[in-house]
Amino acid sequence: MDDYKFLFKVVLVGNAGVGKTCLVRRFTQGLFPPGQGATIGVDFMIKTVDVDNEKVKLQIWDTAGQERFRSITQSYYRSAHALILVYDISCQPTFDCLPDWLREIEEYASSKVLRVLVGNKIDREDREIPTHVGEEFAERHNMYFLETSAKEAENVEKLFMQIAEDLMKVSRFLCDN
Ligand SMILES: Nc1nc2c(ncn2[C@@H]2O[C@H](COP(=O)(O)OP(=O)(O)OP(=O)(O)O)[C@@H](O)[C@H]2O)c(=O)[nH]1
Repeated sequence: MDDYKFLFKVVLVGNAGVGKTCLVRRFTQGLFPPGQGATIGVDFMIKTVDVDNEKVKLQIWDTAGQERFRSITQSYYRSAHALILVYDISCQPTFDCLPDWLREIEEYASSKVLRVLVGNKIDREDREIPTHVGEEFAERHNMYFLETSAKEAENVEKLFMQIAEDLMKVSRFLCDN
């Protein structure tokens, strides 16, 4: 029997190559896959975590960043409880596309969705987007912000656990009111 108290759907979006699949695999399998290929359409993984002694099941949907899959990936936004919008801190174009991603989110996702901005690949030395620039963008758009490295496992656990905790708080609030 599936033993969990809460089930939340978390969807990752963002340009191709920013590290969405690597973030998911780091969190769900504890590894950094060598030679990770591009995602085709949508992939999904599950991990159950403990928050305040309750089991929270996270259904994590990893979408393809490539433009040609956009119509498939959009259909996954609607049921998301949380959306993680990822860019690569060493690749300016992935940051410049964020407004386009936000427009998609506004069009296809629920207005209540928890939105998180993630700057990935902080292990790289060729950073192009300073932390404060990411932070300011997130603040302006009412999003949580975190910088991560899927490669070095930095802030990856924290990212998903924070989401699980926040979604649980919101559901408890809705149940109690
Ligand atoms: N240095 C570094 N490289 C990373 C990190 N995360 C991912 N990569 C590399 O970035 C490339 C793309 O990673 P993916 O996880 O496939 O990216 P994606 O966003 O899922 O790409 P699509 O599936 O095409 O949308 C791979 O070569 C990874 O090894 C990281 O934290 N640090």
